[in-house]
Amino acid sequence: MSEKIGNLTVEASLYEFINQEALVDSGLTAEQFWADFERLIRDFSGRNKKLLKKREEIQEKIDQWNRDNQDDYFQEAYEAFLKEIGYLEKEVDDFEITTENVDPEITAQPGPQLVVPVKNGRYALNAANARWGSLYDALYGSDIIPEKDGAEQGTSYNPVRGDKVVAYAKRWLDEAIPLTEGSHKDAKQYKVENGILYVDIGGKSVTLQNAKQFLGTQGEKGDSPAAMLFKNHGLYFEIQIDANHPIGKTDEAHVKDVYVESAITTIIDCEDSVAAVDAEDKVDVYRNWLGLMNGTLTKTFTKGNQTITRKLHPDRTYSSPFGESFTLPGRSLMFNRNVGHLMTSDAILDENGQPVPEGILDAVVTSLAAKQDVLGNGNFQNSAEGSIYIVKPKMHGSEEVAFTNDLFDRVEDMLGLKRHTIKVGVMDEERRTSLNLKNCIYEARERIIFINTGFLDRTGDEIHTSMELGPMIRKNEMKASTWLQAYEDSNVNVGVNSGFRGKAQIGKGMWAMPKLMKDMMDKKDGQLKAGANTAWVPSPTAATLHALHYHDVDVFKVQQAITQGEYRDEMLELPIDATRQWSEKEIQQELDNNAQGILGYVVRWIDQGVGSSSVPDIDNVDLMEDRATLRISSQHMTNWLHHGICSEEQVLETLKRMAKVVDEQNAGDPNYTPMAPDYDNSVAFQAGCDLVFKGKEQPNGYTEPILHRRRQEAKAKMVAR
Ligand SMILES: CC(=O)SCCNC(=O)CCNC(=O)[C@H](O)C(C)(C)COP(=O)(O)OP(=O)(O)OC[C@H]1O[C@@H](n2cnc3c(N)ncnc32)[C@H](O)[C@@H]1OP(=O)(O)O
Ligand SMILES: O=CC(=O)O
Ligand SMILES: [Mg+2]
Repeated sequence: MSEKIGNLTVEASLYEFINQEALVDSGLTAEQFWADFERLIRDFSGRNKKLLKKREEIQEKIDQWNRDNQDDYFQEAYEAFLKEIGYLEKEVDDFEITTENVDPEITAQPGPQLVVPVKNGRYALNAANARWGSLYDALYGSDIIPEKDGAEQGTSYNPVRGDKVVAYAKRWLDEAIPLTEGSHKDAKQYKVENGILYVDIGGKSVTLQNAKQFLGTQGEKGDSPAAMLFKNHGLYFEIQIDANHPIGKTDEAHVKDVYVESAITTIIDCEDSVAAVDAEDKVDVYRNWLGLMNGTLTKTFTKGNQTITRKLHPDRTYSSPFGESFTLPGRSLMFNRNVGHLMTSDAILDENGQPVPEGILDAVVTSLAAKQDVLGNGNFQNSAEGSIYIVKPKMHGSEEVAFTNDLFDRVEDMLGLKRHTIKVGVMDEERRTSLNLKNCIYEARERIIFINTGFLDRTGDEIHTSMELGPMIRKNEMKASTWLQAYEDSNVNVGVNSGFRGKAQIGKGMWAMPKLMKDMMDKKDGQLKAGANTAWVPSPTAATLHALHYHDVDVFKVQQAITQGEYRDEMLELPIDATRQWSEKEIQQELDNNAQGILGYVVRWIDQGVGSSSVPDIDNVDLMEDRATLRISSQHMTNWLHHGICSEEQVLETLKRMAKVVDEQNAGDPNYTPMAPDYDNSVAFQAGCDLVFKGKEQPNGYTEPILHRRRQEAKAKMVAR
């Protein structure tokens, strides 16, 4: 059902949502809103289309040049060609960003950035509340404490494991808030006298080496505060005391937990972790986002034998050492990741009956919802600075960033928002953006609040861009390749030299192995040592653990030491190995791994509308899969097929065999429909095949067009049944 509004045709569900929910108390009338929206669509759709056409033309030229130069490739000639076709832009003069009204979570608090699919309201609420997390729980429930020697997790509380958790946390306290003498592990009592924190370590009363790190308490003062608040490297944490708590009871100082600021910012994702293919889905997405912005979102669910109603946490209240009351945010600062410029949505048809660019729809509706926060209409405040944070993914080059900037200007005018209320986070995840990053930042210099190396999409684009030139190295070798390291370094370098330090985030990519937390603790601090002041994590537990890295590394100091660098030549080194002879076994392993990842992800996307999944790889390691990882796996298979490393029959046989493996992995899911043996009738299996066999034709190797088409087909089939 749709409504004719002016010259637009709007799906009724979206029309009703906007009029009856999003516009309420927004200061805008429905009449004006729809009339302005129609004009905006008219003014911006054509430019959006032209930018997509330019992507296509550029890729065609690169494909042709690569075919012509396959046997005689020289980087100098390649670079000259890229300049000639405008792929490499003429660099702008030095400048610094001037973004204003940015919250301290971005400017002053280096810390983890959590990402969550907006369509999953239960997870989204959890993410917003993941500003604070229990260190004891995160350690107990992860693989950081090895499950051996009696320290297994088991089904009920294991005190052997518990002791190891407590020991770990207290070692950490010794690093973050060292005592003048002794260790937190020897603490018998924490007490506050005359505004000073004293720790009794067994007959001796000691204090903090840096007394200023102690900021206040919760509960009663004196000998029995319920919590003590500390700060290190801009991040807060509490030592919580409770003599009646099962853990506190067993601790000499009655410490029940160490509660740490964790997900400082969170990306509420409308893009790659979400399956939203029609008006119904888009309304689900927008309704959850509105509920986060006005504070009304709640979700009730059963977990174990408990019924839980989840809602947003309030702020946290403390008394300073001198008795003044103050609060700290209880929720993560939320950004919204809109979709990119590629797709269209038939939730609205324009005056010519054409679906409108989905990125334009997202920009308008997510900003309208966030205006509730700007107006202070909600139960809580997201941005204390009155800003709206939108992350824009998958832009190619500075012209596309300029388009986003102009679009946001126009959305501000339409919604009655002050200029540059809408901030932008630019995903540096397409090759044309990485290579022209300085120009991209320049185009958004008055509203930019982050650049982030989305290395997963970036890897997919690397493969697709050079598809014609030769066979790519194996997927797992990509991370060590020259281009990738240069891209990561260049991103930090350009960010620092454009004045990001203390003003905006230089972010790094996702830890995509949600169960391997020990490994994350060993490695993910590398992103901070390389100059990032935030980096992505897939879950609240990962946020709490990764937060410890920021206590360890003084990121602003690292950024201060960064000078000018030149990375273009290395970034242009291609991950192709035309001379490499992979063994039959290696080839099959690579295909198996990619096919398993593709089908394991796609089957839930197509059949159940789940946009982000944990899927085991062939070594049985759970991997976070989303559309970006799908882009890599499918483009890699396409590339090897295209260069004859494997045959079509081998790929099909692999996909069929892996479909059975994925079916078995999902055997416990009552909502699951197996792909085997009726492969022809499985829309999900056909989608997997399309992604590989039609991978060369997909715009920039994106998976969205096939996923959307096939999901719509699967939905129609379900309705027909
Ligand atoms: C390339 C890119 O664009 S990366 C960015 C896009 N990717 C993402 O956003 C991935 C985000 N992460 C996720 O979606 C999930 O963590 C997955 C799919 C990887 C794993 O999900 P699951 O298998 O359901 O996780 P698991 O069973 O271990 O844990 C579920 C619990 O953790 C919570 N959880 C897991 N991930 C998140 C998250 N990102 N945010 C908030 N809570 C989360 C759930 O709320 C749930 O707790 P609850 O029962 O109290 O509600
Ligand atoms: O969006 C993130 C990525 O890695 O791609
Ligand atoms: Mg991405």
